[in-house]
Amino acid sequence: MSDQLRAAASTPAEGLAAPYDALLLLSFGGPEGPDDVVPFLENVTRGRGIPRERLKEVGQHYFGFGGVSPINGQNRELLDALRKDFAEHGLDLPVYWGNRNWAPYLDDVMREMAADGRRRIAVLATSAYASYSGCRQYRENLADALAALAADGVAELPRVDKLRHYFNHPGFVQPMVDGVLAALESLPQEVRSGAHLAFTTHSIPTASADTSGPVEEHTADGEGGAYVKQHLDVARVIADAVRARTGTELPWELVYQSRSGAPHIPWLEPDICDHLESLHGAGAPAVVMVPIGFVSDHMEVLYDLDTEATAKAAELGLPIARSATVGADPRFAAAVRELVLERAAAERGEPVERCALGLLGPSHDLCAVGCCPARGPRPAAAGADSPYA
Ligand SMILES: CC1=C(CCC(=O)O)c2cc3nc(cc4[nH]c(cc5[nH]c(cc1n2)c(C)c5CCC(=O)O)c(CCC(=O)O)c4C)C(CCC(=O)O)=C3C
Ligand SMILES: [Fe+2]
Repeated sequence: MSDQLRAAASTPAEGLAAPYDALLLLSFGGPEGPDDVVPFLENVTRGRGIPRERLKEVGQHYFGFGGVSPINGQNRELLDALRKDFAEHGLDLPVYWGNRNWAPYLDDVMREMAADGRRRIAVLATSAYASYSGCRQYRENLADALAALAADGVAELPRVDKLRHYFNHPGFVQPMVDGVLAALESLPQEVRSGAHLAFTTHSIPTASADTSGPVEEHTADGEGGAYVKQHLDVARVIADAVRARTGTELPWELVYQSRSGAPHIPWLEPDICDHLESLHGAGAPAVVMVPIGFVSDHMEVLYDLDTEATAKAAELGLPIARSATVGADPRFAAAVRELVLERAAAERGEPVERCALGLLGPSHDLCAVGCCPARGPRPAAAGADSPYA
């Protein structure tokens, strides 16, 4: 953190976050009981062409956990951590929470924020990387919520600004480094120094990976665009930090999980389970799965890694551990405060220093036209192509 930010952050001063008068935590949402599962999945997959068989299967993942996704509880913990961090640093900024796919719904929380007189809202999405699902789709959700407010007759709509991608922010990366060290410790001593690190993230269609991020970062032929580049950068930073702490250089790869599309459509590969098989075949003594693509230990982590991939490793007789996601780590809460203060200063026209690890540097504040395009044109807020101010 820069001295300038450190000073600002430790001085209880009014208007520190100006022009912002609220922070919105924007997330995916998840079911909170068996009756929620099917309607939740209908919300997620509306108009997305996910095969019925896949939906039935994913429903079973949720039913296996009593129909409850941990994601909402994890967001409540993050809200508590943010409020605590803000209070401790004299940052008087109310924090709201809304989801794309389950209550509390984004539309409802936007109504509440408008009724509370919030005019300028900073938005933190629980997705750290560039992609359609992780960025533009949230911007479309914001545009829909603003349209709903307009339809309600709200004359002056609040302005929403999405905070930059934080995949390379030290407050996101450092807790993951600690998580990998802890996971390594949990492996039998004799296999530790030869363990492979399998960094995992959500598979997405290669077509959408190739067009992730700003237009100038788009790629062809399945190279994966900004989405893959950003994950590779974080993986390298974590692997380097682990080497610095353990004195051992562990082999690592970026692999994918949670693929859901029809089989004839190419998605990013290899899948973690196939990867475990090939590592085992090549004689790897152990594996640590590092879910860098996710912000909390939600269903993708609990089912796809802790249940499915862990069972695959057991079948192979391959020692395996899974490292923790950041969740409500106080360092992540502090990072969110820094991101708000940084963007607030930038919006006020003041010079700012932006924290970032790795080679890519801090991500953009405002998504440019053509960033992470959707399949069809839909209005998206908080970007250069926003129809809203
Ligand atoms: C990149 C990405 C992230 C990471 C960034 C971020 O966090 O945003 C993410 C997170 C999540 N994905 C989640 C759940 C689901 N995702 C699905 C489907 C899809 N995800 C996709 C991508 C991503 N998804 C895509 C391209 C699809 C295909 C359909 C479409 O194009 O939209 C489906 C449908 C069934 C299926 O799995 O096929 C479900 C149920 C949950 C909640 C977990 C819980 O409940 O604890 C979370 C956090
Ligand atoms: Fe997903």
